[in-house]
Amino acid sequence: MNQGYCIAFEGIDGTGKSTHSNRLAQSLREKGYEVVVDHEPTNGPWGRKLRESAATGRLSSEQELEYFLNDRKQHVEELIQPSMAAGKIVILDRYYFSTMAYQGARGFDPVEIRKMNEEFAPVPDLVVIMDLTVDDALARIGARGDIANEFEKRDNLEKCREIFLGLVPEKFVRLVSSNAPEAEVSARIDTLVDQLLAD
Ligand SMILES: Nc1ncnc2c1ncn2[C@@H]1O[C@H](COP(=O)(O)OP(=O)(O)OP(=O)(O)O)[C@@H](O)[C@H]1O
Ligand SMILES: Cc1cn([C@H]2C[C@H](O)[C@@H](COP(=O)(O)O)O2)c(=O)[nH]c1=O
Repeated sequence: MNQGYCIAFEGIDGTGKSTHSNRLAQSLREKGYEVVVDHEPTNGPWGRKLRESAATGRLSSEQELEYFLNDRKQHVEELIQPSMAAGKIVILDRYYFSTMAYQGARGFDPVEIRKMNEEFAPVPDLVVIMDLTVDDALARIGARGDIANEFEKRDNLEKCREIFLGLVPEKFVRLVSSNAPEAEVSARIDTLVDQLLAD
């Protein structure tokens, strides 16, 4: 393989993005692909501040957007672009569609957010939107043993889900219901990715 790929998992909190980005990475490695899997916000300085804010109180909407963009710029420069250039498959647990959804839900125009991101961030080859109702997603967050954080308020998640679902008609976006046993959901995702890699 001489061309890298970028696959992004998106969706509201608790829908299985981390579970399925790791399962996909494992399944692709078993097939012999070189895979890098990572998440946003990252563990870098901007990402750490954003994670802190999820526990202690959200930043102002302007500052929050700025930090997510700074975090992503660093991620693109240091990991995403070099890995793709080296022919690897980059799997992202959240990417700029999360900014469209979450900062869009906070009042910014999702279309503008997308433009700002696509000035520096590669457009992914595939976006998998993991979907659950907000009630089911909150139930999974609870079952995971977490107390819902500042981003995970019901009204906010409803708005975010609506923005994510609005992306579905796009050619490179696929909606996957997470409301099925893990292995079944994984098999659906593997099929989508096999199709992408066969093209
Ligand atoms: N298909 C599934 N059926 C049942 N439980 C699942 C399924 N997929 C994931 N889970 C469970 O749901 C919980 C949430 O999954 P996960 O942490 O992967 O979601 P996430 O979308 O990454 O969440 P967040 O955005 O909050 O980090 C976990 O406890 C996970 O084990
Ligand atoms: C990338 C990105 C993330 N968020 C929000 C969405 C989540 O609630 C939190 C933390 O992410 P995690 O997947 O639960 O670890 O950050 C956001 O608002 N905007 C973004 O661009």
